[in-house]
Amino acid sequence: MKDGDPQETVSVLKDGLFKGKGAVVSGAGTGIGRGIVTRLVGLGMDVTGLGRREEPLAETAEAVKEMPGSFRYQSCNVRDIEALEAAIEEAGETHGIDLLVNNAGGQFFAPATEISRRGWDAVIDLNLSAIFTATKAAYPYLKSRRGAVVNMSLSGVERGSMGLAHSIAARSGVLGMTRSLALEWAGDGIRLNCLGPGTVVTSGLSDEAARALLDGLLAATPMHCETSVEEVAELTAFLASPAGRLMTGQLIQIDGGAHIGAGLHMIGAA
Ligand SMILES: CCC/C=C/C(=O)SCCNC(=O)CCNC(=O)[C@H](O)C(C)(C)COP(=O)([O-])OP(=O)([O-])OC[C@H]1O[C@@H](n2cnc3c(N)ncnc32)[C@H](O)[C@@H]1OP(=O)([O-])[O-]
Ligand SMILES: NC(=O)C1=CN([C@@H]2O[C@H](COP(=O)(O)OP(=O)(O)OC[C@H]3O[C@@H](n4cnc5c(N)ncnc54)[C@H](OP(=O)(O)O)[C@@H]3O)[C@@H](O)[C@H]2O)C=CC1
Repeated sequence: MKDGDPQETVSVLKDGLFKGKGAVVSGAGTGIGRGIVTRLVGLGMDVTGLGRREEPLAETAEAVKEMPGSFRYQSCNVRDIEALEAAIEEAGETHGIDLLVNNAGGQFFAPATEISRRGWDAVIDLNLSAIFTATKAAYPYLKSRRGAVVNMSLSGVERGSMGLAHSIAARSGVLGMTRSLALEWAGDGIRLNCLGPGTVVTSGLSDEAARALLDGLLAATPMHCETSVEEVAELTAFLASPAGRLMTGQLIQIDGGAHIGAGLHMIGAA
């Protein structure tokens, strides 16, 4: 997004859409998570943000304080099962859960031969098991509101990506879980989808060392463009809106065609 207010440029949803609705967003202090919170609160939602560090969460709170909805936050390591369950329950009791966005995640880039079992377990825990815990804990609240779940995945998750064996395995697991729960909970009116952003230049991918990597990712993207935080946020909000009523069990890739291109790889072939 180069011109004007980036959110303004991609905003298609109507003001006040989520008045009286509630959401939980993990990884809410930075990058994509902060962008999602900003859009949801802008549309009138009451949102609880989770993340380990309080400072970025407080910055998100500052950024949205004049907006129509509300934002509260809680420091929570999503890999701590009891803390995560308690945080979801507190949010559910405070404002209800019409939308759960499992966005917290991350990994390191390494060839499989350099991933130790502990490294593998850490990435699976953060990017798969924590999502199961959050989603299961949110179930009663989602059920009472006929709510939606959006799980942040990666572009190309179905084709594989060199340097990301652990993360792709976790996110493929999330896709399988998403489709299974979409079946199990369809009768409750709960919808679950995965979003696969392409390259989003957030703090995780913005330093000098990441520049060469970024150039390679953009070259491998048929539309040769980054995905903006605002585009991911608008699509997330759409999936929670009445217009997304029949959308469930899907992986929606918002990536300038990256998933049909040469592949987004974080290391070269051996
Ligand atoms: C297309 C776009 C792609 C996506 C972009 C983004 O996601 S942007 C967002 C990007 N931002 C982020 O992703 C940031 C968030 N990422 C993280 O916090 C970590 O990567 C984490 C998920 C592993 C955290 O787990 P934790 O706190 O439990 O970590 P820990 O320190 O305790 O280590 C556990 C094990 O992992 C091992 N290990 C670690 N690094 C490497 C390495 N480079 N190489 C090999 N191994 C590595 C470490 O050695 C240890 O194993 P050991 O030696 O005991 O056998
Ligand atoms: N940027 C990109 O190009 C792409 C990103 N994604 C995915 O989108 C999601 C957001 O990424 P992005 O905004 O770019 O990256 P960031 O690194 O900015 O965001 C990750 C967020 O997750 C939080 N987080 C990480 N670990 C934990 C934990 N154990 N408990 C609670 N919160 C945690 C972090 O907060 P804190 O450290 O304070 O806990 C941070 O706010 C991730 O799942 C990422 O893999 C997908 C495709 C492309």
